[in-house]
Order: sequence, then C-alpha cells, then structure tokens
Amino acid sequence: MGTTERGANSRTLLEVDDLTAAYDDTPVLTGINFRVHEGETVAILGPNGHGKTTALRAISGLHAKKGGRVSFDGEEISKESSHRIVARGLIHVPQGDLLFGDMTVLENLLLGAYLPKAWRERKERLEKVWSIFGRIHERRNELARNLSGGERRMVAIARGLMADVKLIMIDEPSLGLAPVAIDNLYSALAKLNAVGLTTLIVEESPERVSGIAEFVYLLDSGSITFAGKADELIRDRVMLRTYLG
Ligand SMILES: Nc1ncnc2c1ncn2[C@@H]1O[C@H](COP(=O)(O)OP(=O)(O)OP(=O)(O)O)[C@@H](O)[C@H]1O
Repeated sequence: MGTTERGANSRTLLEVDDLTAAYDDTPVLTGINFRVHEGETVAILGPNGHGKTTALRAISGLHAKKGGRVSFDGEEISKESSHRIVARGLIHVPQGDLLFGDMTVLENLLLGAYLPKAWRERKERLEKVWSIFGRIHERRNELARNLSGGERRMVAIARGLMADVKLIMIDEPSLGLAPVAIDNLYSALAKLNAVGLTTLIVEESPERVSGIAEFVYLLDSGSITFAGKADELIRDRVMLRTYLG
C-alpha cells in the first residue's frame, strides 16, 4: 500500500498503474497512473472525448482494460466483474441521471441499497443522505421525472451513497446543468468530504472542482499531463490554454 507526498498519513484506496484501454483497435487510454487516498476528494479533468469516462468505466469493470493494474483497498481488482467491484465498495455514478422516472425519489434511493448489508442499514444510510442532500429530502415522495436536472443529479449520487461505499466515482456531475444548479450541487458535494467519504470526480474544468478537490489530474489524449493542486493548474495559463482551450 503506497502513499505519496500529498497524503503521508492516509492509505492509498485506489491505485491505477499503466492502465490502457481501447475501442476495438483505437487506443483511448495509453497508460495512465493515479492514486486516490482514503478521505480525499480527487478530480480527473480534461477536455471532452479524451478518455475520462473510459477511465472510470475501465476501473469499475464496465469496459475491458487492455493492460495495466487497478488495485482497490489493497487488493488487485483488474480482472474482476463490475458486480464484484461494487460489492467491494467502489461505486460509479455514470454521466446523466439514469433514474427510474416513474418511481419516487425514495424508491430510487432504495435501489442503491440492494446488497444485504446495505439493505439492513438503509434507514441510517437514508439519514446520512438527507444530511448531505437536504433538497431531495423535501422531494422524497415526488416521482423522479418531476425533479429538476440538478435534483435528479443529486438523487443519482445519493443512490450511490446507499451502497456499501468506500469510494464514490462521479462522472461529470455538472454536465448540462444551469450555473445555479451546479453551485447547489457542489455545495452538497463538499459535504461528502466532511462526512469522511472518499470521492473521485470527473469534470472538464479545474474551476469547477477547485473548492473541493485536494488533488487533480489532467487527462489529455489518453495520458495524464498534470498532477497537482487545482489552483496550480488554474494558475498555469499555458497548460490551461493548451489543453482546455
Ligand atoms: N462506445 C464507444 N465506441 C467507440 N468509441 C468510443 C466509445 N465511447 C467513447 N469512444 C471514444 O473514446 C474517446 C474517449 O471518450 P470518453 O467518453 O472516454 O471521453 P471523455 O473525456 O469522458 O469525454 P466526455 O466527457 O465527452 O464523455 C473519444 O474519442 C470517444 O469518441
């Protein structure tokens, strides 16, 4: 189990070494390396189409890896099924909402607690979810299809928190939301860290995550081209112009 300069006292929860992935013969990830330590909020940033979603899908077993090694909580998971990876507590909230529109908010959340331990603890977990996403507590008996885009995004993330989560990976939570909805969502995401959760967020720009991410990686054309603080990346005008336009 390794540590790096940024988290000398915390365990490494997710280790990704030389991960490669492709669609048929087209390479998308050309060997990426990164770490997430227990209790951290980390972001993977980068322009659209450069491999961020593919990286999350490869880690969570939804897309076949070509090569490399992924370890979670001290054990290699490179070859495991997505079902087994979820059971280990590595939860992936994909892009978009993927809610069941004709079910209530509460029913959607309970779907996230489908494994036996999570089901037994569902009441406590709901209390935790309400403490983070107060807005959806007010809307708990509403059909999901009647929610705003920002509320739907909150429910999708909250559903992930109903599982036995050790690390939650959230793919572009701000996608398609109005600025005020993004602000509300990010205020809630800041609380994930406060309740001790470990979070990996994928976003396009460093400004979005600078308030909550302790460490960021820039993914460009399938490679990590920057690793450091979000503020350093924001100050690095050349890097920003080159990669994020
Ligand atoms: N199912 C697929 N089949 C073939 N190519 C794909 C598929 N999904 C993604 N790609 C290609 O793989 C590359 C990386 O896509 P990916 O979705 O991982 O990027 P991204 O950085 O997450 O961008 P976005 O935010 O737009 O999803 C892109 O060139 C994309 O066109």
